[in-house]
Amino acid sequence: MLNFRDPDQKPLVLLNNAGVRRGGRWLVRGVEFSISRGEIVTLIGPNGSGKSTTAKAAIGVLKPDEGWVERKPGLRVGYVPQKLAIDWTLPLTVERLMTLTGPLKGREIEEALHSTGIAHLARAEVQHLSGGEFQRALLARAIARKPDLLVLDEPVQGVDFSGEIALYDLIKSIRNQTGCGILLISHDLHVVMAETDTVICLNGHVCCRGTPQVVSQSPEYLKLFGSRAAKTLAVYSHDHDHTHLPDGRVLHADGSITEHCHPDDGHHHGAHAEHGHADHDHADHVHDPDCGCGHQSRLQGLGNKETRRV
Ligand SMILES: Nc1ncnc2c1ncn2[C@@H]1O[C@H](COP(=O)(O)OP(=O)(O)OP(=O)(O)O)[C@@H](O)[C@H]1O
Repeated sequence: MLNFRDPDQKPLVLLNNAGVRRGGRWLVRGVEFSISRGEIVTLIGPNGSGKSTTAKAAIGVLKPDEGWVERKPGLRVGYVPQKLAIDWTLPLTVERLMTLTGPLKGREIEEALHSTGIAHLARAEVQHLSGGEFQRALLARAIARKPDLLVLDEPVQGVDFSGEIALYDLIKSIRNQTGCGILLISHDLHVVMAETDTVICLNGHVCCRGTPQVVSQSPEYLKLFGSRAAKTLAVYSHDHDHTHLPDGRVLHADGSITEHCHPDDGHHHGAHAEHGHADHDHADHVHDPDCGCGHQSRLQGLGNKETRRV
């Protein structure tokens, strides 16, 4: 990974024994982690396990009722919430969405839309966007103010599998280009970004933590999610031999653009076979090293030696 880290620099945010209590019960308790510049931390856990609550405590939207949270002075946060309170009956363009929560210069809007691949949608109505385009618009809004820390609460919700891959790629390239820290929230336990430095598994408290590999083998993770979850945990490992452009065409490493992928392109579909996704052209075969479709090597299953159906 690129080295954005200066060992002498303090983390962007540090949670120390943080707990949030509402309605007479602890929503989360004893949470400890930090996020430094250039670092990607992923919170996983079942519904209601306190992921959003933890993220809100990290950025100061919620004040912890015990422990403390320290943020770098002047920290700029870009936040993509899980839900947006938008009145979908009112017309709202992507451009306008960008400035709903504060003013931005035209150039800043253009840059953000360009870097998220949706410059051509600036005047499109938000309600007509696809799931992937909408998530890109939210990302554009979050990065437009050049945050030090990007907090993305379920950034791939409502997005199909190839859209997920493209979004994870985009998130990675934002980190690489800006060096911001990223806090990702996911309830999809089976797939985490390969670039995740630390996975924190929550269930009202920190069950286990570490690299994706370490978490997938941890007894606490197995107890919480069962051994099947460990068998299906996979990491996106996307080598950039091609990029899916927003208009559906494919940009190859040699600069050529085609309507479709080449047979030996590195694809990244696979983990979702376990989830019943069927949006992949090659869902009719099981990969092996000789099948020649070039897909298998891109997903690294953790702790699972089985051949994966994709
Ligand atoms: N303001 C609040 N008052 C009382 N309970 C709350 C409040 N906010 C959240 N909760 C509860 O706290 C628990 C944790 O919620 P949180 O949204 O952090 O979970 P999550 O892990 O992000 O869940 P999901 O994956 O479903 O988004 C849930 O049981 C939720 O109902």
